[in-house]
Amino acid sequence: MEGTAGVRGHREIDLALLDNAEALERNDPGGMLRAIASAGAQVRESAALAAETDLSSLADEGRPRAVVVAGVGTAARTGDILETVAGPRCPVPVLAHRSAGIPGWVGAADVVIAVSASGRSPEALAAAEAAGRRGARLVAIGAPDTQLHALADRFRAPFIPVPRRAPARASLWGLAVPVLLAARQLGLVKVNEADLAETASRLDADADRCRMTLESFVNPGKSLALDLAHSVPIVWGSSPLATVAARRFGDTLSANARYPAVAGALGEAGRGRVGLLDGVYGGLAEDDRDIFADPSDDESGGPTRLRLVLLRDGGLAADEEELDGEPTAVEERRAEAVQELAERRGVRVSLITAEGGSALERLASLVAVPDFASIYLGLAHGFDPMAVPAVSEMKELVSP
Ligand SMILES: O=P(O)(O)OC[C@H]1O[C@](O)(CO)[C@@H](O)[C@@H]1O
Repeated sequence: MEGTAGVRGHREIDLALLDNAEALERNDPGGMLRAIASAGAQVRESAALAAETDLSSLADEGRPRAVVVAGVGTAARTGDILETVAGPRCPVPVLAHRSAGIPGWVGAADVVIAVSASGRSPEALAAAEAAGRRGARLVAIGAPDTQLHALADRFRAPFIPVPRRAPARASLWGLAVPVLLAARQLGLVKVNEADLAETASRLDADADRCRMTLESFVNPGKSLALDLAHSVPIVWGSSPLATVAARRFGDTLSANARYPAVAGALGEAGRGRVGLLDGVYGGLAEDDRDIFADPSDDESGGPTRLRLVLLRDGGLAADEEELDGEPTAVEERRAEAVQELAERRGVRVSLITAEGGSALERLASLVAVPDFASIYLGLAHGFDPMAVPAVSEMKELVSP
């Protein structure tokens, strides 16, 4: 289809395309696959750039009353990452603020981290401006030599540069690491150099497993894309950390693959949204499924069905000592229960289990493969994963 609005793509997925590296490359002129494969390098580069930035002023006045991470889209996701990596023992509230400016209660006792990959989102700029005016401690993170950079300079606030080589959603790690390191300076997170190095290595290893030259049956990114073809994905995370990864997958499924997705916390879903499994796209759609049919037949037809993507995070032994959060055993029981419910109704499940020795590495292990899957799914439908016409049109329509 080529619509009047410049929308290109096809409803049926092109299975052959996924195993044709040249065609993949041709269909990805902006290099989204390469950009997402740089996640490990982003961690290393941003850690180095943050280390070169003088953040001492942040800690000068001691522990803040609250930390607000201000931005929109991927930039705001970094606030969710900070909140979950800081964990339930974090001594101060961490808030991801997704609209222009900052909440009315923010003042001199607080820290504002303004994040924008482009360095020019009105949301982050308004937040930096308001933080500076109200005397809050400010740190800004984003592309150098931009309006955000200038605002940080104006308020004599530290600015951590993140070179802009790709759209924000392909720069998650480059943006998240400086946020975490700013919070470390405030004594709010324990991320150390080994955690960063191991996270970067895991992202590299996952990028290698998902590389475009590797065929679908041995490529977890491509196989997850195939699992999701023509489905309505339901992405639930078993723990707070896995929920951040689930929401991130919701973001990339929308932007890269243009698939609608329901994404969130399994704990909350279990009290409401889990009812979707009984509905027209859930159990009812599966009633007439021939279990002996070739699964590849599904890729071109049949009713639209749910696909449950369950992100499971068994937690670390150290987390068990934390009495404040929900015990991992409860989260795990819930994850097993939802798999059982799906199985009883014939709803298919894709499972990803967190690995790694730190919260950050575990998060990376839940984000990397879904990131690739969202791009492969978009490519298989003939979309350029980099260019999202609706987002550009929206910007044009709202600009004064
Ligand atoms: O990080 P930035 O450049 O402020 O952009 C914020 C958001 O706006 C978008 O660019 C869409 O306009 C998203 O892709 C992005 O997450």
